[in-house]
Amino acid sequence: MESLLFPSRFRSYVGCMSEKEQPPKDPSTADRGTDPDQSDRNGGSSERPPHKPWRTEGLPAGHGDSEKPRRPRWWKWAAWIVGGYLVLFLLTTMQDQMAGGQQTIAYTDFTAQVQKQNVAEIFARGDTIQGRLKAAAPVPGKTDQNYTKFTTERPTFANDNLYGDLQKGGATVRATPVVAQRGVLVNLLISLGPFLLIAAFYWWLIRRQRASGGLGGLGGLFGGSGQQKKPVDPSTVRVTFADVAGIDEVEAEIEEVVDYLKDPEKYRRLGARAPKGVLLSGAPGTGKTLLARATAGEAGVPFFSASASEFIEMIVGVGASRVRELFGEARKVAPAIIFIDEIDTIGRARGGARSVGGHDEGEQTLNQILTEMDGFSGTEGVVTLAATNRADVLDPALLRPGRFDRTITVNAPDQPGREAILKVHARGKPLAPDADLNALSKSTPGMTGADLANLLNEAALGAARKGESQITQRDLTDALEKIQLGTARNVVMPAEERRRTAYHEGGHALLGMIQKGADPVRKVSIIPRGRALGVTLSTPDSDRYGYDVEYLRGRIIGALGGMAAEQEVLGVVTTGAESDLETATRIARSMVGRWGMSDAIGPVSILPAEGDARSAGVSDQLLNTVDEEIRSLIEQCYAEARRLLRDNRPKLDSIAAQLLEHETLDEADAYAAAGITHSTRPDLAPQPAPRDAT
Ligand SMILES: Nc1ncnc2c1ncn2[C@@H]1O[C@H](COP(=O)(O)OP(=O)(O)OP(=O)(O)O)[C@@H](O)[C@H]1O
Ligand SMILES: [Zn+2]
Repeated sequence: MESLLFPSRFRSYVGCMSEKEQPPKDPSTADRGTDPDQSDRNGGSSERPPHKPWRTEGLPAGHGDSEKPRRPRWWKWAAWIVGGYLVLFLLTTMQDQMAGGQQTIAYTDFTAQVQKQNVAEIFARGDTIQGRLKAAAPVPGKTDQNYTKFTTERPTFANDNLYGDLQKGGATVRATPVVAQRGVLVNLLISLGPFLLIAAFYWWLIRRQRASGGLGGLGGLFGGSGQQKKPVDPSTVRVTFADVAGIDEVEAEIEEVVDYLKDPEKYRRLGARAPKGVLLSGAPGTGKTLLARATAGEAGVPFFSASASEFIEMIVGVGASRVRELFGEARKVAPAIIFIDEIDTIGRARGGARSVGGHDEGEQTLNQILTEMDGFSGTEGVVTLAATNRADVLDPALLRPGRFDRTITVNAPDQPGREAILKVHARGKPLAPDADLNALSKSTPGMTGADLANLLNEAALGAARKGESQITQRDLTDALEKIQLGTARNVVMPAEERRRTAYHEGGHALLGMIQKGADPVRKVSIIPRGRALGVTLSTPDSDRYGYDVEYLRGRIIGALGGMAAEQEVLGVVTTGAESDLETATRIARSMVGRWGMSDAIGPVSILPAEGDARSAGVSDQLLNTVDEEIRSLIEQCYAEARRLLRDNRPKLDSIAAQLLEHETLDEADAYAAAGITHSTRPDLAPQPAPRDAT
């Protein structure tokens, strides 16, 4: 009963109370930016010319882009153009300045100089007169400054005999500028500048278009082109099955592909139809990308990877042309692997809800992929791997024989698998002797490979911050807490608020402890984290694969425990129960509408995993019954939660008191506070005791 509503996320229950309640960051969606493998994961180590949405690695030396002459990056051109324009601008202003230095004077000052016969030459146009003196004269009003060049305006009513006076003084009189203005060439350049800019831009666009064999240039322009990376030595980026742990059964399935790629000739001789496409399906972070790279690494063939969404651009047709190109390149170096991530973004069944990116463009891109795959004779040695975490929404056309006819499901690892993955990622990290990866693997049910990689990295970061030389068990548990509960926030809560939070979390915790079969409470805290005011963490002892009615009801009761405790103790309900109610409702909905756990509805699936039940043909009447059933189930659970808390009020008070004193209680402290004998897990307990949850 691997449910979609609670995929692996069902692993842990975090009850909490918050202003605008939000569950702490899910580990699997937690920031993976710190993962040292990340750069590697997204092809950071591989070559990526600007117009190509895919990455390649493991290409034979001298192949492909590395041998093409490097094209200067677009910004180089932009820099040249802008720089050139700047120089021109500077030159002309300098010239203007040299031509300048003219003193503006009054007309009477000018006529005084004319009378003194001190004017050497003038240039007049209209009433504006510019000119030069024979000998420098003091600037009127400023005796310490002199001028020779001047400009002035002649009043229209001036009835003097200016021309005669000037001639008397021997001045040259012109009607053209005294000083040469900007050169013709410069003027020309300035007026042409904007056109030159535009022309250069077009030229650059056309070059890019030609280079990418289509509209790719334009697409790249809007899509923001990637940086050109240096081609890397394939041997340094190689990932092999040794780097993939905990999913051995999947490795075995993909072994066949590796064998084929190693020696396609063997298959060709026997006339066998080679595998063309393999679909890897699984939750985010389960290692699909890693597996695809490892397959290429094991077979020693070039690896092309792209994300389906990267094919989609604003311009229709770009996606298809890029797909053509990608397959073309791969064929050139076959045997090779093409890996397309997030295939569901373009491969959704027609008619279903489609993501942004547009119908036409997605469809065209998908069709092109299918055409390329069909086009292979099957002996060309190019195997396409695709990854998705929504195999259920894929277009069946994709899964037809000759296309992605093999689906490999990659699940979150089980406990031994988690231990193996932890070991892989602990390579190169000095672990203290007390660091126990086995114990850690047991307290991380549901975590994916990416979560575990992140966990170890967090622990290493924590150790480094503390200046330790080794990663201790403490670092590991701290990192786990940080990932599971969120980072503590440094705020001072009012006393009343703290008390309410203590009862709220105490309610979650107590109900988790006293209900038979419930997941043990691992941690209770009233330290605000993220937007939550407190958290209660419960995780199962071992991996769970299916859930019975009793367990699910218990989860609803536990989720409502915070609200019930507030109501019992303080007589009011606050907004802090929002996400608790969401959790409870979600479980109840699935129980009634999808898992056939309601007598009134019976064993039928009514609520689709995605989309509207009504459009799936469910009658309004039946939906009403479902709603009633959900409501009654939740009401029963809430009543039960209140009853349990009322009956165990001293235990609740004691947990709340301990929380107020210590703020965070771990598993042993929490059970001790409630006075409940509880065996901690044998792997963590110093003195093993029989497991007893009540
Ligand atoms: N089985 C595993 N063994 C070792 N490391 C793993 C494993 N699974 C995941 N990881 C780690 O998690 C990282 C992310 O995994 P990967 O990108 O392959 O997941 P994915 O399933 O492709 O996720 P998504 O669906 O988000 O693309 C890997 O780079 C690796 O460090
Ligand atoms: Zn809560």
